[in-house]
Amino acid sequence: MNQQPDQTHPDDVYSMVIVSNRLPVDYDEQPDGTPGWKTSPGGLVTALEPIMRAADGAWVGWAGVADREFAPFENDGISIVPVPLSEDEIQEYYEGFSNDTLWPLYHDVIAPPTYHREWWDAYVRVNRRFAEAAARAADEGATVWVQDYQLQLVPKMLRETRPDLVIGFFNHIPFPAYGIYSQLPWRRQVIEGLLGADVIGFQRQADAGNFQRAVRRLYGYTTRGAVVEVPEGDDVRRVIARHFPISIDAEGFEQLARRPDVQARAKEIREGLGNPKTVMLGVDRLDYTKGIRHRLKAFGELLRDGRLSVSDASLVQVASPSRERVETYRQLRDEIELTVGRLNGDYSTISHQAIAYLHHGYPREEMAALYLAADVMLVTALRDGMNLVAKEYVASRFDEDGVLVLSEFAGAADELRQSVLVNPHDIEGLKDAMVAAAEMPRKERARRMRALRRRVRDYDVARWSADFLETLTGNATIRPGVRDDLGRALARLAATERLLVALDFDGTLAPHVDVPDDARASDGAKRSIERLLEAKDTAVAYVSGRAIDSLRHVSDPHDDVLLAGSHGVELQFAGGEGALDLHETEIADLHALSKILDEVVDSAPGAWVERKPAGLALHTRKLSTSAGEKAQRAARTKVKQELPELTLREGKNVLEFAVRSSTKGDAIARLRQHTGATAVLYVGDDVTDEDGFAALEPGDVGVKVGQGRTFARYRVRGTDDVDRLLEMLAELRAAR
Ligand SMILES: O=P(O)(O)OC[C@H]1O[C@H](O[C@H]2O[C@H](CO)[C@@H](O)[C@H](O)[C@H]2O)[C@H](O)[C@@H](O)[C@@H]1O
Ligand SMILES: O=c1ccn([C@@H]2O[C@H](COP(=O)(O)OP(=O)(O)O)[C@@H](O)[C@H]2O)c(=O)[nH]1
Repeated sequence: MNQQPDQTHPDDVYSMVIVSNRLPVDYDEQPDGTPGWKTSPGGLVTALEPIMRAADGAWVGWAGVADREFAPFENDGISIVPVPLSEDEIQEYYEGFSNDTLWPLYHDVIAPPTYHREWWDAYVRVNRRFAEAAARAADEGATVWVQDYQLQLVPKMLRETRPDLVIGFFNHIPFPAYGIYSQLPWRRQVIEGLLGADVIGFQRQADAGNFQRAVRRLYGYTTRGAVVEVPEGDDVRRVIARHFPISIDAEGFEQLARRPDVQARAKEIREGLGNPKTVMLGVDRLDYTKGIRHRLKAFGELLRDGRLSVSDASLVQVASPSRERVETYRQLRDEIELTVGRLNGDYSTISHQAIAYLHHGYPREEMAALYLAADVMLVTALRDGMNLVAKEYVASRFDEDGVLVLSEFAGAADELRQSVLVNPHDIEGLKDAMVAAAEMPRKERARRMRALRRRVRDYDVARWSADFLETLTGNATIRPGVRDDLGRALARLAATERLLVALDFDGTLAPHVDVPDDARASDGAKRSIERLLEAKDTAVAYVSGRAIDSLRHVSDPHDDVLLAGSHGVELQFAGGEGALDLHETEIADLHALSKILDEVVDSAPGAWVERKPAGLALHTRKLSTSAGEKAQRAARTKVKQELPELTLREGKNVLEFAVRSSTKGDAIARLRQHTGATAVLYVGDDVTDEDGFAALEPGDVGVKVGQGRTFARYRVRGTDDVDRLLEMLAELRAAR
């Protein structure tokens, strides 16, 4: 406990601000009135703490007590900016709307949500206070990362007052299917609040899908892959909504578990339990989403049926106190404590207790010791955003022992596939899984644990935040070369049955040049592409915004390369010319468009028009920023007035109007279908390549070349690195 926090200046501003309902520390006054701070409960704080300690940012949040104002201060290397809440606000915004309306609703109505208009009013009011506090703490152009369901309105509020900010949002709990979400009387306002962010992160792919469906149903906005197109005046703002599964400081947990004192404590715990053959463990906040009742029921029946006996098996259940003034939580506590009392009364002996029930919150050291002491970890949540306990158990087991029984309804189940997966509603299935886990042979335990540990180590919390923030800001420094994680992704791709390698041309295979006709791919890249084409079941495609003739001219493609020009309007699959028959109305529109753009170019020296089979592109690369913007504005307005049906696409210093529309995403879909690819690599550098990344599916790999916002999973710095990447893939594919 930190007793005397160092004060910081209230006017300090930061380039990175985290906003969450809870601060990493709660105010904790001693009975004698001594002020102090203690670690806050829950996985959100566990995950964000190591990131904030490494970053020079501020953490804006509530200090966990009513009616107290605290000046900003420094705690354990983190700048803390407390936001006050009154007693009424805690009841209406936190216990009410957050934890008695949104929490049950978003967890698939396991408990009935309560809807009160006064709670909603308090939610709006408190969200505004958080938004104001974040705006005060944020420097010009800063990144503000808003956390969780308690603060869904903050992104929009921030965008309205501080359009200079880059705004991210991460939802730590599930996002429900529309049939459930639509119950919420304020369903439109919440979606609108979230869409104020640039990137909205979810735990699971299914959560992001549910959110996108809600956006389409309630607002009718277009979504392409991970991108939601939000209309703003004449423009469209692209919001990325995608999954970023949260994780833990895996290395830190392993180090903790390796400490001799922690191992000694683990031994002591087992001894204290009478050294049973099998120690089973559950660690949860006392919450109805965690499936504690189902776990106790299964354990009790196993004892009743004699499939387990108290001398052989003990269950340790940590149920840390949570939201104790909310009625559903009070009832749950009563029920659980009644059940534990009954089971212990029925089955415990003088020397062996059936269930060791602990209604406390423990520090990390004790958690690690408990994990080491447990042969079987029981995570039986009925719904859970992620469940970090499951990942912590795996990270602690450096001895490659222990079995994780994991509910398929916890977010962690998407990643931890080698656990024993269970449906906790199926009590018979759960009982069988618990017995199988207790009896699993050592070899099988080690095999599963090794695979689980690889996943948790590879995708730790640093990687989670880096992925999110790189997507959000695109500012992360990109190291030259091909990073290890991308190397591993290429190895996975190379092992697929039918591979499609789809590549953008300008800025990806060929460096950008002033004269478009001069763009050329390097000899190295061409050699790798030839090697790829020689490999069995491997197709290569160039996917470009250029007209297909121009693409053919600059890329001088091998006969077997598939071509997609004009963003996929023109396709050439089997050698020869790509043909495109325009309808009469399309030809007429093209003439009218040509007239408008020629006029714009006449009054903007340095601009030029590129002619494409189904459209025209206005290039302004050689103009100053303001002259370029002016020319683009003029073109946009005139075309909108006279040819409102045309599609518009924006690239770097280029505005492209088309009479027939296609995106690089459509091109990828056609190419995938044509080649029957079982996995796709797509590499691109421009904003139009985002449509290509959006069309990727699980198992595919997207690589963004250079800086800029993206929802490609990987990045490389420039075309040299693309050459290296292709060389590696060609080698791997040939060796297959
Ligand atoms: O702040 P409380 O009301 O005391 O609740 C504690 C936290 O519980 C929730 O945690 C979630 O975040 C975890 C990390 O992403 C995730 O693993 C878990 O599945 C979620 O339930 C809640 O979302 C947080 O806001 C709370 O602080
Ligand atoms: O006595 C306890 C119980 C839990 N935890 C921590 O609380 C977090 C729980 O996160 P999880 O994602 O599993 O669930 P949440 O409580 O956030 O819903 C984990 O980091 C646990 O190690 C803890 O430190 N002490």
